Amino acid sequence: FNLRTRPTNLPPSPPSLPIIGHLHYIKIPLHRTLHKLSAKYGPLISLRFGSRLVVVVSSLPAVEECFTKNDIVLANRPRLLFGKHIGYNHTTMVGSPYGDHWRNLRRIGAIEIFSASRLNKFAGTRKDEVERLLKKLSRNSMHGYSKVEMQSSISELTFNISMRMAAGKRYFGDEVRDVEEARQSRELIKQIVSMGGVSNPGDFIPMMNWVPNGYKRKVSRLGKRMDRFLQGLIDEHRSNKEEERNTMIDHLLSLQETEPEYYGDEIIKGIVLVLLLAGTDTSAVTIEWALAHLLNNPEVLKKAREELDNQIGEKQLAEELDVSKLPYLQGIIYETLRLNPAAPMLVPHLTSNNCTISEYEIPRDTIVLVNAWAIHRDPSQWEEPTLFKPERHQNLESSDHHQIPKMIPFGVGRRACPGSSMAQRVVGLTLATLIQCYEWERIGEEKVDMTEGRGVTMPKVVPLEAMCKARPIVHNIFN
Ligand code: HEM
Repeated sequence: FNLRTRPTNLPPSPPSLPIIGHLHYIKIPLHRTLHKLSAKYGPLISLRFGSRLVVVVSSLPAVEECFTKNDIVLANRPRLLFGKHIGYNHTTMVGSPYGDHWRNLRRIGAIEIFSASRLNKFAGTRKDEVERLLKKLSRNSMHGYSKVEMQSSISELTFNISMRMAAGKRYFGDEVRDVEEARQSRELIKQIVSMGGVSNPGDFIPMMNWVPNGYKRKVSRLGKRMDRFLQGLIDEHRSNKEEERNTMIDHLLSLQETEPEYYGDEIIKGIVLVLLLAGTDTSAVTIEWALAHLLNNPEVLKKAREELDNQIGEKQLAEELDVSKLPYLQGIIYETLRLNPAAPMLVPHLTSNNCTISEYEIPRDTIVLVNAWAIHRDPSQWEEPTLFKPERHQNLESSDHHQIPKMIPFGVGRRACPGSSMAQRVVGLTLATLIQCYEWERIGEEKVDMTEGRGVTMPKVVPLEAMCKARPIVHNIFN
């Protein structure tokens, strides 16, 4: 970090140590640690993670400046070792630098993956997976309350949905075609997810990458294994054309035949990778947190159930598109994303040029972290910010910051999440049917523990357990 080129007007900064800079402040969960620092030093702070300059943004007006006038400058991503080894040398949609390649991926994504018509093609798959979960819950709860562990059931649901959309395979539950393949792939992806985030000191202190270290070896080995797994899926589909299948891999392979320059194997592998890594845990933790809030707020659960009974009735299951008729349920989802955003610090951005934010000078190549978690709990924006109140989204007044919404769980600007509508379909359908089909209660008198654990998607530290009892609709539909 060259002091001579350091701008004089950087955002305020806490005292730092030689070489490591502010890395010693970094404790898990990161969003809470950085929130504490921002409370002391201001809504824009500058830190040094080893040799890297990092700016943390923790107020809505500053976020507005970032993603309106500075949106292009901030549309880059830092090159972390994870993206090199797992993310095909920074060429996937999440990790790619801003430029033609990224624009091309977003274009492909908007048309071929995330458009309403492509998502509709898989509505049956998502419905089938949700119904399997509902049936599984009914095993012991048809005639009385039984205890269920929801964390693993929900993450299996979202993983099966992504795998079936991508490759037509289930890796959890019944009808797993190759049990050993499923076991190995689940284990591989679990290990990869645990390596994400800003957990590698070598990303910030380059000399740590010069010596052999555990992270580098592990991430490189996992990257190779993941590539073999993804290539295996593609080859299987390529050699099995006659089998009638409607999966993303088949669709992308058919586009490869007509436009091979855009749809190389590596692009297809990158798309499947992103679907599995960015699209499963995020939705799963959102559903789990939402259910936890409902258990702690039975009056909210009651209102949601009344809304479902009035709008959908007790004879048919809610469908994905019904969620638009359920404003209170939508309020529950927004409120969960406000208090427990699955990407609490968004995804790190990188400045590709010098810029100014709140009159501070931000040099080129600065990593910018946005603390969405802190912004969603800012008392100047939200009344009683820590309370779970879905009503607040019913007549949400427009914020003073007209160019961006008051809540940013999916980010804003060019790099905002392209999978938000898929996420909203999965989360909406799952929650609607869980509420429609079951009575839910806490295991005991004590409130559900809402502490956050380790991991980039802000999981619950204690896996959610609950008591559930089938409502009459379950007898009508599944008997
Ligand atoms: C509740 C669920 C989800 C949440 C809260 C969420 C949140 C986010 C956030 C905050 C970002 C970064 C925005 C930024 O850089 O400022 C992001 C990026 C991204 N998300 Fe999501 N996401 C969710 C679900 C999904 C799903 C289901 C998919 C795909 C199937 C997906 C795919 C992506 C991709 C590809 C990017 C990178 C975009 C880019 O860099 O251009 N996400 N998401």
